[in-house]
Amino acid sequence: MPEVNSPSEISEPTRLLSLPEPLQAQLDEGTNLPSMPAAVGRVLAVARHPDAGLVDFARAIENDPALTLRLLSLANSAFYSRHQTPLRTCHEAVSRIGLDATLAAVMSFGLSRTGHQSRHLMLLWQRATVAALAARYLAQQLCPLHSGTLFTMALLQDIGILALDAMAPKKTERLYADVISCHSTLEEKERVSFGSDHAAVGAWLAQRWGVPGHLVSGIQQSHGPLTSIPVELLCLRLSGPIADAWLSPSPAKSLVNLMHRLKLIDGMESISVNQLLNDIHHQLPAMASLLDVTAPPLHDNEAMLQEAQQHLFKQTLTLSARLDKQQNEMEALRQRQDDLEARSRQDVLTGLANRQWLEEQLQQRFALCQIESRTMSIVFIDIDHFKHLNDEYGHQVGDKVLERFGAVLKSSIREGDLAGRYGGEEFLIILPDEVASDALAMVERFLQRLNNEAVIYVEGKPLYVTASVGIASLDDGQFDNIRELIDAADQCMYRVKHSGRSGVAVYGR
Ligand SMILES: Nc1nc2c(ncn2[C@@H]2O[C@H](COP(=O)(O)OP(=O)(O)OP(=O)(O)O)[C@@H](O)[C@H]2O)c(=O)[nH]1
Repeated sequence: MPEVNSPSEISEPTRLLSLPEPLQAQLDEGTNLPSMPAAVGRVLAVARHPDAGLVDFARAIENDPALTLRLLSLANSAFYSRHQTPLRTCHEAVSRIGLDATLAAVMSFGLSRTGHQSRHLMLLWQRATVAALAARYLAQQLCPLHSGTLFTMALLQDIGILALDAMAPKKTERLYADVISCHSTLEEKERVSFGSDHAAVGAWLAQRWGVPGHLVSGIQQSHGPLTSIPVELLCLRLSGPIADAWLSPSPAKSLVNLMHRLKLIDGMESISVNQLLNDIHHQLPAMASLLDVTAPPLHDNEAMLQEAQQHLFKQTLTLSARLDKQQNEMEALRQRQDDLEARSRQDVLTGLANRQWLEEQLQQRFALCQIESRTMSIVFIDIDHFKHLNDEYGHQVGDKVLERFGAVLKSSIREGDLAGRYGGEEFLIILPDEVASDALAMVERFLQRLNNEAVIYVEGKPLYVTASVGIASLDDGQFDNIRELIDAADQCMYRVKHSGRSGVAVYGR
């Protein structure tokens, strides 16, 4: 015997549902609320009974000949009958359809009699019909035991709109003007307008009608996020957006969005959109006619899917072009950032390290030497008689001399050493892991070059400069910080200045 399958994940509400005041009061007062015909009420009463069986259902339906006829039509429709022989009795019809789907059919017969006066109510019923078929298809693939229940839940998911519409027709006219394309934002608008949304109102209404608890709960949870939820709820929550895509004015485009969404959902990989659409396509006319719903449009699924694939392809192309552009922009930005950083470390005139960077690097090196018991030397260089040079040739020539001096200095050090301009005509070199004698050798080579090479030519005449140099090495003294080390090298440099310039002195010697 078919059973009313209640997915355990969609648990029943344990208490009587209530809505925020004054919405609750308004709905309580409302005489226009959609109601169920007496025969449907009787069927619901049977459904509420835990031991209700096929015979009880059939008996309740048989009391209403119109209901019986429609149920028989449904049971004999292509949707249910396939190749089976035509049925004649209500009992047989209930048996074929299953208790849950019988309940759905009976309720929707009752509800659809409340009329399709407005366009949005007609759209609403079309949405419900497509959604019910979609939920049933998804459930058949993913959780077949619950396909009947999910069909019913999907069919009834928007009944709250009927109640809100009946309660405040003027207010809802604009709100529900396009119930299909704006469905995802509908709840927020409803909460602003009524203090609650149609899922909550629908569950409240269903409970008032005496609809079985698991269906009430399904209506209550029918709208919401699609991730990290049980598969039964996923089938239900996906059914609405699928119906929206089907009924949208540009179904192919909406389908692309849907395909994107499906791809992101765990468990949906096995669902063929093509087969889903075909299933809806085949069942829709009969189901719409049985539920007394204005037939929703049918689509050429193949063409629609092809168009959707083209949209998808175009979107992917645009997306990857946008991504390329973004990557190029990021690269340019990174390059600019690197340039800016490098520039912030550089002396503008010579391109060597500036004083701040020199001191930062010296500090780091000094700390490393302390931790790892390593050594280093620094070299302090001051160009001789630079004021005189400036006075004789002018500042521009002075600048040119500084620039060229820096270039000669840079080409005189090893990789790993760091040369910088410490101030005016003063330069400093950091020589990691080198003792004073290594530094001395380097300085002597450098001073030799200054002796041999003109630093610049002024009006064709070579201009030579000399420099006074001081060297300090960590090995040669007790230095507590870099200041003391620099001062030591500076003092040596001054010793040279005082003893006639153009030469080098080493700290501690
Ligand atoms: N052209 C130019 N001159 C600079 C720059 N920075 C500092 N100076 C000049 O360098 C000169 C340094 O003069 P002093 O400190 O007296 O030293 P000096 O003339 O080299 O004499 P000694 O160091 O004793 O050999 C000053 O005249 C500064 O104006 C610069 O960026 N460009």
